Amino acid sequence: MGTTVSTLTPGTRSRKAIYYGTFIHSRTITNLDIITQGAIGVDDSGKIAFVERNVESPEKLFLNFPEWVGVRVFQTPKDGFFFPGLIDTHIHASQYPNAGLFGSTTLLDWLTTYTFPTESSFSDLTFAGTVYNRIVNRTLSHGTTTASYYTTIHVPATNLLSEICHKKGQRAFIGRVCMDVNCPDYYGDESVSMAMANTKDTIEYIKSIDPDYRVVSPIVTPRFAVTCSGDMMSELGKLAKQENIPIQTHVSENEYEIDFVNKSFPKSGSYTNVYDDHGLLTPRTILSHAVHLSEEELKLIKSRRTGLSHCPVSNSALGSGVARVRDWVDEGVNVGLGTDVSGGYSPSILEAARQALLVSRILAQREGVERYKLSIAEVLWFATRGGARVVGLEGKVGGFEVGMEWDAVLVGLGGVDGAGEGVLDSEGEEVVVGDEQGLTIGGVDLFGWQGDWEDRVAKWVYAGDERNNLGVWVGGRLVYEKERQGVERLVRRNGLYN
Ligand SMILES: Nc1nc2[nH]cnc2c(=O)[nH]1
Ligand SMILES: [Zn+2]
Repeated sequence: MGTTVSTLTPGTRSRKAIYYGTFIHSRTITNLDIITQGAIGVDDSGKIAFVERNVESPEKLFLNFPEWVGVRVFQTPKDGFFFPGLIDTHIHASQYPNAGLFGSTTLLDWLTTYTFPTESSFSDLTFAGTVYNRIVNRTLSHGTTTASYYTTIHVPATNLLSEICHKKGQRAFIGRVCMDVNCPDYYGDESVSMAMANTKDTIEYIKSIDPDYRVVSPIVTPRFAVTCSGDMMSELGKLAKQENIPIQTHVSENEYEIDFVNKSFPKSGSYTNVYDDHGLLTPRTILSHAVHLSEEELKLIKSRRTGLSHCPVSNSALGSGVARVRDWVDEGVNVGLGTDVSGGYSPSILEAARQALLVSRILAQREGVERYKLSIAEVLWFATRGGARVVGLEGKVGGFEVGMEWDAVLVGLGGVDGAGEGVLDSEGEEVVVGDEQGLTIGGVDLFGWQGDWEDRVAKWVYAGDERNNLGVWVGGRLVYEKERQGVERLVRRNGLYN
């Protein structure tokens, strides 16, 4: 194993660096903190050592931090900003080949038509290596610095994804999917004991490559109550407790699914109670979708301090419905965003944030309830700090504070491709429009027409994509660059401090 892992250019350099310029992150769920002329020092271990405001220039900073003289300085382009790395609280790495394929199906026939056949092909390790390398590269390019992945039932392929995330430096929770009843004959766990043994193998493998779970961690993954026996769910709950590791599963996504679960577990009384009855509803559990929760279920989730993963792209694509996220927030439940590839067609958390806004507006209109509308600040909170809470990394990632890891995206809001270029002057002659930073050639294009940062952030959320991402860091390690050496060029052009 290991031959299929391609390494990125960066990675081995010291993580110690100074980041200078504009920083935007969530201060509270309704408030973005916009720091212009900021400076953040990151130490050798990749953690934030200081956050300074109103720093006129890196030279001025060095007056107060003389021991940092000589450290590399990454400076934002004039229309760029650093944003905390995005957190995908729910994604099926194994479903990447199916992104965009759902036809007119809904959840249950989508699973049997598209999903189970694709997942079953991960018995082929070469195929698994190709898909898993691509999904990790792709999500990194979209700025996903932490992902909670579902794989398949296969141990070697699951271990390979762990290895790929570890080598490429993406923070990841890796869950071997457990499913032992109501499965197709060609794909599923043969017995509870096999499911447990195989799951334990993947946990041991992750321990062998990352004993402290610094980058990759196992996550116990009963697929959903439709394909899990009560015995298996109970055993998995015990295992999560014993190993002190998190749990992820799906809940209340689709009305037929809910009906099936209620008939299979009549004594539990609700879908959420099924998980509670089997020891799976914990503060370290991520429940995805939750589109049709009752008030009682929401209260139970709150009382167990379980997190919810909102997957609006998937919920629209599979026709599952519109989740009542405002009610979750008002109840005080932690909320993150999930792409749910390939129920969701896009591997981008920015797209999930955008669709969270849009479906909330549809819900508000449909129900005549203004407060259902989410704000840009709220969805960006879900994508960062909220997601961090849901995956159990609160205080470690999701914002820019001393002691937190430098997980960040450098977003550029210049022209992102050739489409904004080819500017003609009044005589019809082509003129060159570039900016002095060299990285965001093309001038204002979509993004620059309004002046303040609030407007620019709005434009980024509604019209941005991975082409805006110039560089991505995890724990101070550069894990993605838009152009090879592009970010290094940014250092040389601006920092005379190497
Ligand atoms: N969206 C989604 N829901 C599920 N419920 C059970 N399995 C799945 C899955 O793979 N995707
Ligand atoms: Zn899912």
